[in-house]
Amino acid sequence: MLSAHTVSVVREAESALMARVPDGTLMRRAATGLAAECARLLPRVYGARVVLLVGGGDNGGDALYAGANLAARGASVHALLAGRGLHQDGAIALRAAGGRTRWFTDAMADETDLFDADLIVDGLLGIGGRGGLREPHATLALLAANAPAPVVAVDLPSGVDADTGEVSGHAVRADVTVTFGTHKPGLFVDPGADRAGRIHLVDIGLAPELPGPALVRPQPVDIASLLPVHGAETDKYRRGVLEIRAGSDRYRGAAVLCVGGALRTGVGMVRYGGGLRVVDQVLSQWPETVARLLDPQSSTDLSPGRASAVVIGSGRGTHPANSDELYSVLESDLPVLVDADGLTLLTGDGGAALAELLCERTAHTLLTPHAGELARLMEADRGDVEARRLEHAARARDRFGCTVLLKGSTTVIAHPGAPVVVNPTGTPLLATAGTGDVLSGAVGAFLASGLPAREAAMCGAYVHGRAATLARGGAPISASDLLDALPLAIQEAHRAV
Ligand SMILES: NC(=O)C1=CN([C@@H]2O[C@H](COP(=O)(O)OP(=O)(O)OC[C@H]3O[C@@H](n4cnc5c(N)ncnc54)[C@H](OP(=O)(O)O)[C@@H]3O)[C@@H](O)[C@H]2O)[C@@H](O)CC1
Ligand SMILES: [K+]
Repeated sequence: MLSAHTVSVVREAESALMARVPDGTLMRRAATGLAAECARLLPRVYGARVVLLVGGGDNGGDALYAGANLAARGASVHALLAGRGLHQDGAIALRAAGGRTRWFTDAMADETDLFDADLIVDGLLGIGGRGGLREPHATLALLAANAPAPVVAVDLPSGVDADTGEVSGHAVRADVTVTFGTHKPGLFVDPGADRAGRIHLVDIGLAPELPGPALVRPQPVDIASLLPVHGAETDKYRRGVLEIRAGSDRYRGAAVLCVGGALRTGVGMVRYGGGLRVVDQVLSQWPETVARLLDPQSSTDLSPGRASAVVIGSGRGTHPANSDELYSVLESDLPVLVDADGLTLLTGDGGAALAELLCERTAHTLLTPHAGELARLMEADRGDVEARRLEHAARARDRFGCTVLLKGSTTVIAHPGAPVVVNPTGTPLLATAGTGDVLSGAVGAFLASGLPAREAAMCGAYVHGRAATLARGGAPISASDLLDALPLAIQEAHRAV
């Protein structure tokens, strides 16, 4: 797992380490790692034109020392200084190595060396940045974005909030981010993740001082170690029986996609309950389903029966009878995934009783909202949820005491008492109707196989994202395309061991 720590934790670890090493050691280590990565990006260092964007803090200091390193190796290094302060020792080191410095003002926007540069190093702000970029930093970020050279961000792209990934206004768009000591959460979460490019971690000796991470990002090998492995002795019950209560006579597609998502993820058996028309459709598409007629509007026994897990909600409806069905499911001691209409029911009449039941559950329980659903659930603003995904997913986890998978540009999984998980396989290809139904089926299959909610969510989100990319080699997909690609994504993940 890649791990990330918040700014306050990094600062504490940094102070503890600084007390044990000579002054300037950490910055030297950081700058050496940064210069090495810059050198890798240049065809050759000698004669290369490097422009440093330098803010007033230590982030600018890192850039200046790395620039000095490159200048000493024959690069032509030019620092544009911005902000109120300057890392004096860094500037002296750069000049001593033959580099140049000059203060940038907006009026100089047309006469910078940015457009002729072979490499741009963004040392405007690091973990000391607060709020949207002020001037002239914002203008420099814009100029760097329009220049043809690759951009290397120092520690994180300036303008990205290190703890949340939030971007207000302009932010640097980096090709590579060279980060120090540990990853910062904002590098893993959109919109910040989208600005970071490839991330390179430089070891500055901080690890022994760091507590457990605030956030983790699983790697292929982590997923491979979690995926259920079925030996020769397995049977359909050991693979898991998933009860699906998604879709309705009105929304049959949700049922077909959810059932397909579960079957193609390798569940032992899907049991489906619904009205006549939806049952017909599910059976014609997936004849291996064990289906029965079950009309939440009239039936009295809505309990899930003999299954290993239940998925409920998508396209199911929001009538009071659907609320009764959700109540029966939540009353069971089975692992349950609640999606879409199921989440809406938590906010409507009778929602309080459902929420109370949810909070009392001891079996694995997973909510899978998108930003709009989470906003409704938590009475928040949708834009705010999208801008600060970690915070809102964690709030919902604390409110309901269960696992919350927040879907979207960066899918995040918040689970009580554990670091938040960020899924690394997200892709804009998934932003089409019905992909959420496939996801709930896939995660449900992992729950039914016996994985705990957090791990089931992690595996489900991972293979779902990979399936989107594999389905058509990166070309646009529809939700149905995911179904054929899911087995390939799972096979690929197994091979990462
Ligand atoms: N921690 C570690 O282990 C190590 C840390 N290291 C490095 O130190 C970096 C942290 O340095 P830091 O603390 O000096 O803060 P930094 O990021 O340079 O920003 C402060 C400057 O930004 C300014 N500013 C703020 N917001 C702004 C805005 N919106 N728009 C415009 N300006 C804004 C602020 O100005 P002020 O608001 O104070 O006027 C001040 O001048 C860290 O990211 C890493 O690179 C490594 O060298 C070694 C190991
Ligand atoms: K930076």
